[in-house]
Amino acid sequence: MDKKDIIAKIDNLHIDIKTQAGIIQAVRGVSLDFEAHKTIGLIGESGSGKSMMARTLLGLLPAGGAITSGHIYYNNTPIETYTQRQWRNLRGKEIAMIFQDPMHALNPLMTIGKQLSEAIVISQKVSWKLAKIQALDLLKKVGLEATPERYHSYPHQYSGGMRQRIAIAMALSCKPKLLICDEPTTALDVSTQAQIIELIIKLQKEYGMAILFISHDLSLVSQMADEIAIVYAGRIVEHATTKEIFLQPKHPYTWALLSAIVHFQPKNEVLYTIEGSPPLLINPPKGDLFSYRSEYALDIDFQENPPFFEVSPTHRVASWLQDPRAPSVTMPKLLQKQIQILRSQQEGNFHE
Ligand SMILES: Nc1ncnc2c1ncn2[C@@H]1O[C@H](COP(=O)(O)OP(=O)(O)OP(=O)(O)O)[C@@H](O)[C@H]1O
Repeated sequence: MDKKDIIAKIDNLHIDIKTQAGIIQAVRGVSLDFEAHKTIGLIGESGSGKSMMARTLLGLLPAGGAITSGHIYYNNTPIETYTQRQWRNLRGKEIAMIFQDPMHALNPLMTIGKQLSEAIVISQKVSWKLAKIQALDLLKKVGLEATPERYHSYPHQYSGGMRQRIAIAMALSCKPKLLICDEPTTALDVSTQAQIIELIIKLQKEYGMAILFISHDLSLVSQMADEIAIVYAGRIVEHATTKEIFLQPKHPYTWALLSAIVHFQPKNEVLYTIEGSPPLLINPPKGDLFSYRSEYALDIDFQENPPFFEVSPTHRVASWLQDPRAPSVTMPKLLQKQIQILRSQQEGNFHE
């Protein structure tokens, strides 16, 4: 892919978590580049390792969790070469995260103005007076009134959507180069969800940060991601532009995820759901782990990990179906039909 301003990079990252039940191989060889002004949507079922990938970018692995191989780079420098102080500085100034629950980032006992100003004083080393002006400006930027009442109110005085706006303002207070969004709209109703997505798109235009947007909702992510990485059992199985994922999906797991999108399904039919559940990642077997749930599995899928096949310069897929020796297999008929419709309606309309 033709990348320009790379803010951060994950290279062949493996994360293990030691638990009483055994070692969970939560992330198993993931590589991603985060570029200024670009959004990567990270999609996968619960337990697929999305949060671990996000948290490790901030050095927030849970107890027992560790990077066992691979690297994370910021500004072309691997994090293991940063001193404690440099790493702290980087985390405080260049990377920010918003969570599903905005209270994660907010102090319930402090007024929102004070906590915003405090975050600005700490990250930018400016006076309180200047920080207050910037805090009011940030409130305006996230769509809240910049009034003394707002400034002096507490988080509990706001609705969930408003609190998420405040959490976004907190995240932006350090002017991050990389913003990690871990399902920030999952707890919100559909129209508030749409407003928050619009806000994030607007702020990215202004601030130019790279965004990693985690979700299990492919449809939602397509509204704002330039690229989508589909994760299954700790691995990326397909990674492409949003348009390629929707119009030329190649991995059977991507087919299943697309088939499960509600508005892709014909009316009056039983909604498609993916049968079975993801595997336990303690001593996982070799191969393409989605094969155990896939009607498209080949024998080799149970024996060997598929390598990445390059479908286009911006599209890679880890599936033996792409091997020249593989039998010709096509996606489900219903999905083909849906994609045809999408093509006629949407061609050129994807966020790119
Ligand atoms: N604190 C923890 N201790 C032990 N294992 C954990 C911990 N957090 C997550 N795991 C395990 O790590 C693996 C990856 O979990 P992770 O939370 O990254 O998945 P996820 O894709 O973000 O799921 P979700 O969508 O539910 O947030 C799972 O097998 C999970 O059980």
